[in-house]
Order: sequence, then structure tokens, then C-alpha cells
Amino acid sequence: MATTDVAAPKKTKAKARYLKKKKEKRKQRAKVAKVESEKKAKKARKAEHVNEESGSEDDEDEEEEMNVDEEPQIPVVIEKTEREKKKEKKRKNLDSSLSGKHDVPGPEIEPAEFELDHDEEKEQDEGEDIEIDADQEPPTQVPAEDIEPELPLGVLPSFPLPSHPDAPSKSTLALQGLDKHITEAEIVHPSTVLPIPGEGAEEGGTRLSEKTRRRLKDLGITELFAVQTALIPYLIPQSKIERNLYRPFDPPRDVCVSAPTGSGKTLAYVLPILELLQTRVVTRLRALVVLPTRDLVAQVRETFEVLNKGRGLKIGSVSGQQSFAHEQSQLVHDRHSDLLGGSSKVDILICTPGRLMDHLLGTPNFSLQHLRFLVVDEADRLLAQSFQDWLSQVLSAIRTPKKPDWDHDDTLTATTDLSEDISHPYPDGLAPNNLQSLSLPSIPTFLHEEPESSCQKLLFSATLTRDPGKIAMLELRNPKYVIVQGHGEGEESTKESGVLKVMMEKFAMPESLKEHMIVTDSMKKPLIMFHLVHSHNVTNALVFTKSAESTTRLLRLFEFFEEARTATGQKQSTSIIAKAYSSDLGFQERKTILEDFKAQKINILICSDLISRGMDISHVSHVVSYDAPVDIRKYVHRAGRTARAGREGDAWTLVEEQEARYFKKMLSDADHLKNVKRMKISESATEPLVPYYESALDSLRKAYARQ
Ligand SMILES: Nc1ncnc2c1ncn2[C@@H]1O[C@H](COP(=O)(O)OP(=O)(O)OP(=O)(O)O)[C@@H](O)[C@H]1O
Repeated sequence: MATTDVAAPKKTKAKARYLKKKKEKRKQRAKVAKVESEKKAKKARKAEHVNEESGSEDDEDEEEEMNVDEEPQIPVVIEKTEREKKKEKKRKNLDSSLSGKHDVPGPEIEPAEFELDHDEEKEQDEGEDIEIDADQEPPTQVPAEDIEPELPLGVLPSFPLPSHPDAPSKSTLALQGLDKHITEAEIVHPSTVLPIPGEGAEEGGTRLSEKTRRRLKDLGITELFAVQTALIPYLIPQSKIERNLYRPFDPPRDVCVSAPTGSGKTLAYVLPILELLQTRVVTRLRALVVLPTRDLVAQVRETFEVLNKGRGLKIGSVSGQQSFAHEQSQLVHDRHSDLLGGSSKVDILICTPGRLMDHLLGTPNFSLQHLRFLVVDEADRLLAQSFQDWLSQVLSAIRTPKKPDWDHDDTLTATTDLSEDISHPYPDGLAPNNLQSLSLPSIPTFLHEEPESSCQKLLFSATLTRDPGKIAMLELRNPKYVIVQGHGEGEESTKESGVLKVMMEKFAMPESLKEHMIVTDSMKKPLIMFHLVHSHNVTNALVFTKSAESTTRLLRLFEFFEEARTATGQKQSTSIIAKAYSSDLGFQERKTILEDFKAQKINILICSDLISRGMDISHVSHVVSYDAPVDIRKYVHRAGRTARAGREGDAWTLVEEQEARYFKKMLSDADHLKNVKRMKISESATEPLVPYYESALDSLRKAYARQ
């Protein structure tokens, strides 16, 4: 008994409280004061009796005992109905079998023994109750409805069996253990804009110089978009001191940005880089922009060049598009002597991670030690690529060189021979980052702080990674998160909900995008696509397939279809010009095709996912996912090739019947299913095109048979 009492103190307390309440009610029902006094008298007599037997008992225990042993005992037993007796017996058995606490066999129970047990318990609990507020609610583990009020006295109430607590919701889990910087993210509504004041006016909060504002106006840009409103003034500090390129003892915070496709992320980093670097005196490599594909490198370089006009900063790119030796000659002045701090022909370098690694390891005097900005665009994609461990190599190359070891004679003995590794040339002693590291110990200084690299990392994506491991790899310094995120009707817009959406991969899409899915038989997919193109007069579209090979096959079928259609049936209608765009083509060929598409000499680009990320072709009115994307990130980036910069756009996805369930689940997990409407195409709608389609299939079969 003793051990069980110790093992279950809470249970005992709850029971005691229940019994106490019951007793209070009973007291209130006492109508006659006379009966009360009689009871007290009897109690006193009983107290004497008990004290003689077992030492001191308090008043309440005595009262309880009296109720059972003395006068009321017999009437209570008599008044019990058959049902109550059965219930009592059942309960005793249940209690004893569940907890073993009341080890009393049901039928042979001795009332006296039972009362004694009960009183012992009560005695203990009354003592505890002194510290507890009498009005206190019963403990949650014993809900009031579980206690049956008609239980006879002396019968312990049953307690609910232990049960599993409810599993935490997905949203609770997504927010658990999040870095505090993420929970403190700045949430910006996509409709936020900041007008750019014209020439002669104040900068109007944009922090942009007059030169830049003039250039933007020439390009037709009159206001900053949401992501730019949040980022440009933040990255261009107001005070002159803070605009210093290097602040080794007060380095800038890193920034992570999640904003929808086509929302203007590129200008959000291009403009601050150009503004801050224009004060530089000598050319050093100060900004490095890393992108996942050559096509994107070419696109971003163009944006830099357009905005750099009249500023004189030198911009370069390396992506393997030219020979390695040629790229080397574009990057550094001198590849043959060891130069302090390396040498650079460019202020800004735009590159792919693979080629960057080649130069870091193979181009003498190519150094990242003057880097002020490291931009990782399409960050989630780049972090998924290992490419010779590019990220850790880059991070180690931008770190402030370690203080050399000084021996007791004040002679310099560097711990490592820095000249050994061509990728890390001798540190430039004059670079503000390094001044402290090269100071002689004999010069007294009160500064004990180690200088830090002033390199600011800027990460961008429409589908920012939520993987804490990947984020940790970046070694971010006090990162500021900016999330451009709207909210649906009836949804509350709080910081928490914005963060939650990104963490649960509920990515924001452009508000001007209309999305549809068409569930179809796989055999009819080409016919459906041709029908969509013709019935909606689509003349500027990207059609995504799952591979370079499917791209070629679909293009050939489409060309045969157009041939058949224009040759026989609809003589008046002009043929739609389509071209393939995939990794099967060389870079120059792709470049020419892209230029023709931008010039609208080509109507439809049938492409692989090579251009599903980042490519900015403003006039794309439709995106067709001919093969349904298999993950939500791919869906977001493909669809995001249209409806850019606030323009209207349609995204259609053809879903084969057997894929429909998976596709819908993918959208539903991203809380996006409601945004994608179902489009039904009847047989009669496609019927007029069937003869051309059949003829095209026949031609394709023959063409493949010839090969
Ligand atoms: N403030 C602005 N006013 C007008 N047009 C703008 C503005 N900012 C950017 N744009 C235009 O919006 C288009 C999309 O910009 P950008 O390519 O930077 O989008 P993004 O957010 O990087 O998209 P993605 O995630 O797909 O790479 C570009 O054509 C760009 O010129």
C-alpha cells in the first residue's frame, strides 16, 4: 500500500478534492442547526475514542468516520439500491485491477478496513490541501464529466485511461526550432510600391543616386516593386560612413529573400551593388554573382551592363561558354607573378559555380579576398548542387586571412605558406579587412576584436529552401529575412503566417497568374496541346516537356501537324512557328533561338526545364506544362515564366489520368490546389483537328522509321 500511495500522488489529491466537494454539499443540505450540534457532540466523543486508539486525528477525519461508523452508517447501507451496489462492486474491482492501489477483493470487502484505507488517504490529502486554493479547478487529467456524481460514499471514482496526446499539427512542427532570424522576417505585401522621384528631386526613400534614377527612367522603370522597396534602401545605407565598402568591425548583415517569380529580384541586388561600388578607386573583384545556368549568367550580365552605363565599373562573366584560357585573360592582369592581394580586371563577376571553381583552383592571382557582395541567385537550386563543394571553397576564399604567428623575436613566421595555394594569393595588407591581421604585436592596441570579412551574402529565390542544414552551410551572419507574400481572402496576414508559408513550402505565385489543369488520356495529350494553342490563338508560349528528347519529338510532331493543317484544311491560317530549346543545342544556337523568340520571330518554344528558372522573357503569355512537373518547385518556376512584372499570364498543365492524383496532392500539400482550376475539353472541340493530328502521327512514324 505504501509504495502505491507514493507512486500515484496526483490521483489521490484529485480524489480527495472530489470527496471534499461532496462533503461540502452535504453540509449545505443540513437543515437543522440542532442536528449539527448533535453531530459535533458525537464527533467529540468519537475523537476521544480515536485518540485513544491511534493518536491525533483532525476534525474532518473524525466527521468522515462518524458518517460511516456511527449513526448514518446503517441507513446509508440500507438506502443503497441494488443498482448502486452493483456499480460500487464493479468500480472497486476495476480500480483494483487497473492500479492495484486499492488491493481489496470486491465481494469480501470489510467495511471497517475499507474505511481505514480511505481515511488514511484522506488524512494525507487534507494535509496537502492546506496549500491549495479551495476554488482551484480540478486537475485536467480528471475531467468533471468523468466523475459520476451518484457514486456512493467511500467508492473511489475511476480515472480515464492514459491516452496518446494529440500529435502536433504540421504548422506547429514547421515553426518549431526555427532560427530566430526567420521568425523575425520582414513580410512585404506584393502590392507595395515606392515611386522613384525624377531628376532634381530628393531620392524619396529609395536611396538611389540621381544617375541611377535617370537611367531607370530611360528604361521605363518609374517605381520600385515590393522586393526592391524592402531591399534597396536597406542595402544602401544612408550615412556616408556606413557606405564605406569595408567595415571589418561592423560588418553588414546577410540577407535571404523569398519573393515570387517575376517580382524583380534581379534589380533588388543589381542596383545596390552598382550604387555602392561606384565609389571604388581601383578595380578589385568586389561582387560575385553565382547562378545555376549559363543562360542565366548571360541574362544577368546584360542587366548589369544596361544599368552600369556611364558608371565605368568593369563587369565580367565566366560560365564555360568560352575557352578557359580566354576567360582567364578576361579575369586577371597577371598570371605569372605572385601579387599581393591578387589581381583583377573586373569589379563584378557573374558565374556558374562549376566554372568559378575552375578559376578559383586554376587561375593564379584570381582572388576573392576583396569581395564585398556574394549573391547566390536561385539559392535553393545552387545549394542542392555540390560542384566540387563550391560553397565551402568560396566561403574559405572570402574569409579574412588568419593572423600570422609571431615568434618571440618578433619575426614573422606564418603558420601556413600562403603562396603554396594559388587559389589564395598573399593577403593584401592594405585591404581594410586585413589591416589588423598584419599589425605587429609591438604596436600597442586596445582593440581585441578580430576583424571580420565585410562580404555580405545575398540569397534569392522564389522557392527559398527551408532546410536548416543547407542554410547552416552558408555561415550566414545575423541574417535578415525578407519574404514577399500576399494572403488569400479571409486569411489573416501575420508575420507568423508569412513565415509559416515559406517554411511549409507554400510558395507565393504572381497575383496576375491564372492557372488551369487539363486531365487527359496520355494518347490525346498532343492533340489537346495543339487544340489549346489554336483555340486560344497562342502566339507567345513556352511548352515544357520532361526531357530534351521529348522536346525534339514533340517539336517534330507539331511541325508535321502544322504542315498538314496549313496544306489541306485551313489554307488562310498562318502556320505557327515552333522551335526546340534544350541542352541538346549548343550555347550559341540557344542564344540565337532565344533572341528570335524575344523578337517574336518564333511563336512557341518547346523546351526542357533548362529555362524553367529565372529566364525573363516579358511577352510570354502562356506556359504549357506538356509533361506535368513532379515537384512543386518546378511547377512554381515553370508557371512563373509568364505573368511577370504584374502582367497577365496563363499556366496550363496537362495531366495524364494516372498522374492526376499525385499532381493534385502535390498542389494540395502546397495549399495551392484551389488556385488551379480544372479545364475540360470536349471531344467535339478537338474533332476538327483529328485528321491533321493523325496525318502528323503518320509522318512522325515514317520519319523515325527512316532513321
Ligand atoms: N520596378 C520595376 N518596374 C518595372 N519592371 C520591373 C521592375 N523591376 C523589375 N522589372 C522587370 O520585371 C521582370 C522580372 O524581373 P526579374 O527577372 O528580376 O524577376 P525575378 O524575381 O528574378 O524572377 P525569377 O524568380 O523568375 O527569376 C524583368 O523584366 C524586369 O525588367
